[in-house]
Amino acid sequence: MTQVDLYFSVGDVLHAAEYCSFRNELEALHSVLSLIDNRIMSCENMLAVLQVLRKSTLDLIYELGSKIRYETTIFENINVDREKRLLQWGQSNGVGAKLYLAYVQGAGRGAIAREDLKVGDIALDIPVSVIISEDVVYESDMFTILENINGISSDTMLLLWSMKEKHNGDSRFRVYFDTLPEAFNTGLSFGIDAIMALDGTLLLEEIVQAKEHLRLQYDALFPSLLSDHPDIFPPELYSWEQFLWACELWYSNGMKVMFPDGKLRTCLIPIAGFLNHSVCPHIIHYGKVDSTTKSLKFPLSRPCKAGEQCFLSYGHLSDSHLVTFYGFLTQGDNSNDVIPLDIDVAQGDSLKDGSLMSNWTSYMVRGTWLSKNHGIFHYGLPSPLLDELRRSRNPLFRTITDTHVNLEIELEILDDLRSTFEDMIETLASPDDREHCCWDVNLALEFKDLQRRIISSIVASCYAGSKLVEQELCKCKNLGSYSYFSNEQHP
Ligand SMILES: C[S@@+](CC[C@H](N)C(=O)[O-])C[C@H]1O[C@@H](n2cnc3c(N)ncnc32)[C@H](O)[C@@H]1O
Repeated sequence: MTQVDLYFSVGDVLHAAEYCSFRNELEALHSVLSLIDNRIMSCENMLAVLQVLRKSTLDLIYELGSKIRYETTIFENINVDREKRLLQWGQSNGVGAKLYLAYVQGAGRGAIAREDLKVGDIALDIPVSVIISEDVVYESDMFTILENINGISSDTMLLLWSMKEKHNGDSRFRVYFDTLPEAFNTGLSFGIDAIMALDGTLLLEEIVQAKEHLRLQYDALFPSLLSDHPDIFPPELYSWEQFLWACELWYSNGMKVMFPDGKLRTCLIPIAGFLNHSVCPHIIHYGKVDSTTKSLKFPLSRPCKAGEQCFLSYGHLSDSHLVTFYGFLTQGDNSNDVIPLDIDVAQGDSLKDGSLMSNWTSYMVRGTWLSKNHGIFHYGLPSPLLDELRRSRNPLFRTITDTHVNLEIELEILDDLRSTFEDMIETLASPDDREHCCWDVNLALEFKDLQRRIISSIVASCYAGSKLVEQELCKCKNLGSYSYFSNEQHP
């Protein structure tokens, strides 16, 4: 489980058995399957029991996958000659592929299963020899210059290498570079209108900061590299726009790979670079070179039918990260989409002027449709946040399960949260007419829609929660009390 999932599952013991993210569930079932497979390989007895367990685990994986069906529309009429050439080049260099490449709706190119693929089948097997890693820089003429630049990372060296190699007609990776798009269209390329459209979201700051960071990196290298070594760094290949193109290439296509020497390197992986991301992926375990075959394998963790698009998980990434560095929003519920909420929990100790000491603490909130528990005292909202708000009003409060709950306080908390989030919604207005907007403004507005959907769900849950508490309060008032033990009243 990720930190985010742990945070949101705190206090939701009753519903802990239900999974909160598809990927986590698949990962858990996959770990069970690996354990069983290891036992089957190592022990001779109990084989029949282990086989039954294995079958049950596979059934659960199939059942999980069968709940998900994202239809991929494949555009058969778009020319994929360059992609086919890359696949042929790969195969002649030892790549094993059970996938073919095609244009798919909404995501450029994607990888499609050639045949029905089962759990454990290797969709792609990529020899290290075709992987682009820092080694290519060491072999190049720019290395002797770059190695003398104080503090330069191998990732930055690779950026500079790829800017030049893209134009090298004799490159060993020519067919790969030929398949790369002229523009990546990530958040890093947002124009001013799209940035303005993000007003009211934290993504605006995220993109501006990321771009400023890259600009500083660029300015630290250029123009000095160009004037000192114009033969190695031809100025026409090293403009800011080309630098940004290379950054987008590496952010959106780079994968971290663990090599047999134990070193983690950022790599470009021809052919595997066509796998699109999903929150319900088929492939979750990849990224470690098999030291026996000297290749990187992409095994399936759930089945993929012939003709279906085969998805990878790029990681536990939020949609704001995906927009900034990849240029798209996920389909389906992304449990990594959280709204940070910093609250000032004033301490009991007061300062000299008599004011209370402030103590800002960060909490998170996400779409309440992801929560299974909308009952009283939970409301679909995260328990760590609710408990902190309860403690700030009643220092004796410990947890909801063993504490005397004050219903008036519950109402206050829900009211405060609702008004905080209602204020946020007001800053998220966006135009209805988007027909003539550019790709970047459209993406910015879609992101804003997502934020509004999350915040609206929180506001709705606060309203619904208040209703529940008011009903309870009415009952208690009739009994002559404003509070009660939550665990006694709600077994
Ligand atoms: C590693 S590449 C995958 C191949 C890519 N579709 C192409 O045509 O080259 C990553 C890029 O693919 C696109 N992409 C990946 N997953 C996507 C998804 N689920 N929906 C839309 N676009 C996606 C984004 O443009 C992203 O920057």
